[in-house]
Amino acid sequence: MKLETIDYQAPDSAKRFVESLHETGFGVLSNHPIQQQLVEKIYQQWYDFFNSEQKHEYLYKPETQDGFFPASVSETAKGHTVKDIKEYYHVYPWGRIPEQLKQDILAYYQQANTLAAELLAWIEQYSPEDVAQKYSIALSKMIENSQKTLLRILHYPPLKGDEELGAIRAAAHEDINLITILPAANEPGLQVKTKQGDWIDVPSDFGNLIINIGDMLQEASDGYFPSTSHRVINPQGTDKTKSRISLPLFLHPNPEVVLSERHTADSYLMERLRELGVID
Ligand SMILES: O=C(O)CCC(=O)C(=O)O
Ligand SMILES: [Fe+2]
Repeated sequence: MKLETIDYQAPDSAKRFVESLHETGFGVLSNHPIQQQLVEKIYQQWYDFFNSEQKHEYLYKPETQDGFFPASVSETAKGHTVKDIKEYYHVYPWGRIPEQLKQDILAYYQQANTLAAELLAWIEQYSPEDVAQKYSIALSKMIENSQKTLLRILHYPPLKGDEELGAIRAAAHEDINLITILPAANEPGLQVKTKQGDWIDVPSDFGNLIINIGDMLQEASDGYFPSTSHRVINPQGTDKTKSRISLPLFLHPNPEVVLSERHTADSYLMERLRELGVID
């Protein structure tokens, strides 16, 4: 299996992109409309924030899940026992955001959401008819004005050598949501699991945009689009001293959206969060 980078502006980009999502659960776009300058600015601003004491004033609220999640409470992926080596911040437009970071991060949230709606329309257009029939409403409609769509700013700190045995930056997992949009991080490490079971690097040239299928679209498409396992491995050599910042946007449907005969978006999310131990 190979992940090809697709030129967003090529005449056949939509078709090739959707083929890639069907084959691998991932699609990589170059030449896309997200402003790289904005992404770089956000990486720098949030790197400073994570290295400041201010982050502790924004400790996440368990009821609403917005704010700062320190490494000590960071996620343990489903089926794993060791915590990931990361800290992160959950941005929702209705949630708490440090004043000096608000403007740029909300501009990014907006831009990435607009692109997501277009990419969901591509996915719908190139879904086989029997698959498209299963969508209860247009895919792009599912996320319209959703309050659940989550922008996570991740900081993987430099490795100090005292990390728990077996811990990696992000253990193998699948995303819960419909699709995820992720600008290539400032450092490598993201890998995806192939159908054959081996791990390959996601082409993470700076400026690429990575899109992956989450469990909710796998559910809504009855498996046509696979929610593929991915992970972030630890850096080697001198890269160990470098932080890695990344910025996944998890597109979540409105809660009442019907995904399948079994699930609405809300019932699905609750089931998954219970499994993860995030809620009781
Ligand atoms: O940091 C990355 O590149 C990926 C992060 C990720 O997969 C996640 O937070 O779900
Ligand atoms: Fe993920």
